[in-house]
Amino acid sequence: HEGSGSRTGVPSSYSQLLPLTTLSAERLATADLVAAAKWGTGSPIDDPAREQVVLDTVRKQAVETGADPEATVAIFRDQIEANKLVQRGLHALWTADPSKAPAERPDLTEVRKEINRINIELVRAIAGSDRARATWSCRGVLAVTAVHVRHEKQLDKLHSRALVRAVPSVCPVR
Ligand SMILES: C=C(O[C@@H]1C=C(C(=O)O)C=C[C@H]1O)C(=O)O
Repeated sequence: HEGSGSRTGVPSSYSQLLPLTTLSAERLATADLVAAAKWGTGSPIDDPAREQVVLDTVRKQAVETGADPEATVAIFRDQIEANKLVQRGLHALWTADPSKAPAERPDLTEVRKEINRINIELVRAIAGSDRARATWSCRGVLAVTAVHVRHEKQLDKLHSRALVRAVPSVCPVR
């Protein structure tokens, strides 16, 4: 793809939204590690205290980065729901077929550090997509980026469904 608008130097909506969708898929890939970290430990998939820390942190980062704080928090609520959708899907799969369950248990603290790194990148991508998100074509362009990322990352059904769940707040309802 031409990226930042070859002749005009103005970034296209596509090039503004693609990083957001790509980072959303990368954040969803961490759900596999979180699910494995919690599997067999009794730790619940839902951790409201951790979610509040994530939302408070990204709100602060949004203000620092020049992203719309309300939009940022709304987008992260979706990102969190999508992450839990993957975790629930995997736990259901592993319950039904324990031979598919992970043999290793990642350290949740380490996984959360990786999530924190992706979160700040996502806040930057939100700050950089102001114009594309305000455009009438936002939903259509966003859908095209999702198709691209699904193919590029060879996402399975569960992660493709979760990617759709991760991004609806990117385009404001009007
Ligand atoms: C990813 C986790 O699982 C859930 C999803 C979260 C997220 O997407 O940031 C946060 C807390 C949990 O409700 C986690 O516990 O870290």
